[in-house]
Amino acid sequence: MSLLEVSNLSKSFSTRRDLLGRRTGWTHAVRDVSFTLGAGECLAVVGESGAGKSTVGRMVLRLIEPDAGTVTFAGEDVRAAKPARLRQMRRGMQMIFQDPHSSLDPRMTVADAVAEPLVVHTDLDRAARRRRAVELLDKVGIGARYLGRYPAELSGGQLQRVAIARALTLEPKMIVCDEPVAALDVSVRAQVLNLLRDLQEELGLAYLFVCHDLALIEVIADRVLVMKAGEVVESGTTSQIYAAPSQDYTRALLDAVPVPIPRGARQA
Ligand SMILES: Nc1ncnc2c1ncn2[C@@H]1O[C@H](COP(=O)(O)OP(=O)(O)OP(=O)(O)O)[C@@H](O)[C@H]1O
Repeated sequence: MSLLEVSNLSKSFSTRRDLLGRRTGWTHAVRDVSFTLGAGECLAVVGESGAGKSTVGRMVLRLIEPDAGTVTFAGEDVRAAKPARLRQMRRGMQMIFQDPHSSLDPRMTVADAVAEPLVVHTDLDRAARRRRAVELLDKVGIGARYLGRYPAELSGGQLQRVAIARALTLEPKMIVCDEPVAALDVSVRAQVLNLLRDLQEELGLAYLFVCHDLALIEVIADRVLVMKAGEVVESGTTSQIYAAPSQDYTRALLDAVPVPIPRGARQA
């Protein structure tokens, strides 16, 4: 049994309403998507903008309610879970969003943001919560001098590290990473990606890694799911997909990966 099993997941959004407010237009954002994710594994979900990648990631955690399909996490039916049980299950499955500026509360210090999940989910006292926050911030490379700072005082890369520390607070088995480096300066993307990879190895985390940039996938993903217009059009190991993509669509995505220009070479 895999850690995460997703079967025939579908979701439509209403896009238009008539003058009486009745829904008249629909987007099939996700159609019949199935996959598995093993413990400690990284599965990348790739595809062009609007392919349905983020909707899949959010449905796995039930941040968006699916219209149809099943999601099983650690053997338990996520869609059937009542609110209290779902909150408990979310200890094991966390999410990192694209923009850390909007995922962290601007009024909360870095230390409090990381410790907050412990307030909700454990009976640790304030001192123990603080110790855990310090330990986690150290793990993601944020030094003690940032503990009392507010999000507005940190760079995008530092903030994403804080968001990662917060996601780790409750010792999850899986993290849905939704374009975790896309909003960051190019110069810090590799550092944050390396951090995610190191944490994965050290903690045995599974990642569902939503990403539009195939250049990033090669360094972190074990397997790849290629989505187009809400459907899975191809899947395989990362090396298979890179070496011999079976779909023109995947080939086009790969062809769009920028090839680094060697230092000193002149651009045409
Ligand atoms: N809340 C919503 N209401 C209406 N339509 C939505 C909503 N969320 C997503 N969609 C639509 O569903 C489709 C899939 O969106 P989704 O964000 O999952 O794609 P994506 O592959 O993650 O793309 P991107 O990388 O641009 O975020 C798109 O057509 C999008 O416009």
